[in-house]
Amino acid sequence: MSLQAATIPFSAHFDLTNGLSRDYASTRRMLSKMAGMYENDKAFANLVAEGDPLVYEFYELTMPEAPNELLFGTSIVHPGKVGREYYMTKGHFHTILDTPEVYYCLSGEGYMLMENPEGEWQAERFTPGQAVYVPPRYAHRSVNTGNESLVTFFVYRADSGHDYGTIETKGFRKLIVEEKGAPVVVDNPKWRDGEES
Ligand SMILES: O=P(O)(O)OC[C@H]1O[C@](O)(CO)[C@@H](O)[C@@H]1O
Ligand SMILES: [Fe+2]
Repeated sequence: MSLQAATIPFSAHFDLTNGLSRDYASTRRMLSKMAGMYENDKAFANLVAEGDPLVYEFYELTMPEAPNELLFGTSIVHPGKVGREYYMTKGHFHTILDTPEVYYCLSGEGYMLMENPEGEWQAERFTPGQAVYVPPRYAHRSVNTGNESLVTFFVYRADSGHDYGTIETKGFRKLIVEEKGAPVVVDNPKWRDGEES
């Protein structure tokens, strides 16, 4: 990709507690946009029928999708569960797989769940003040295990792109669910290797 003309300097506001910006409108993902991603399809269908809750929202700045630019913003995962599984983002690989991302937790608590195509995975804890590095090649999904919104600030190379298809087809290898009042990482019964049709 060729380099594009440089952007001009600018600044943007993001609230330290709720993550919202007075400068931009957020992109909102309702639960119905995550069909098949949660373990419990019945609990999912009931919640969608009862009002289709807002699960998460984030800011997508309009930047040149060029390797010499950075994209940044906040991601806000609201508190809640589908069955025993905590609210989470869809998660994605980057289209340019070899690109990393940094997240910094501003408020709330939860985990960044990560896995690479080789099958290595890791869940890193989010608490306010904690930064998480998502290495190149790792799909990443934010999971809110607390009672307040999980607010993170993220930065990644602007041409990285979002590959949602792989996660929509295969799922993540692991889930984070509540057991005896605490979050635990368990195998995802819906995960499939994707080799078969
Ligand atoms: O892309 P997902 O998995 O729906 O999650 C959205 C979050 O991921 C990002 O794409 C950053 O990786 C943000 O735009 C947003 O916070
Ligand atoms: Fe990303």
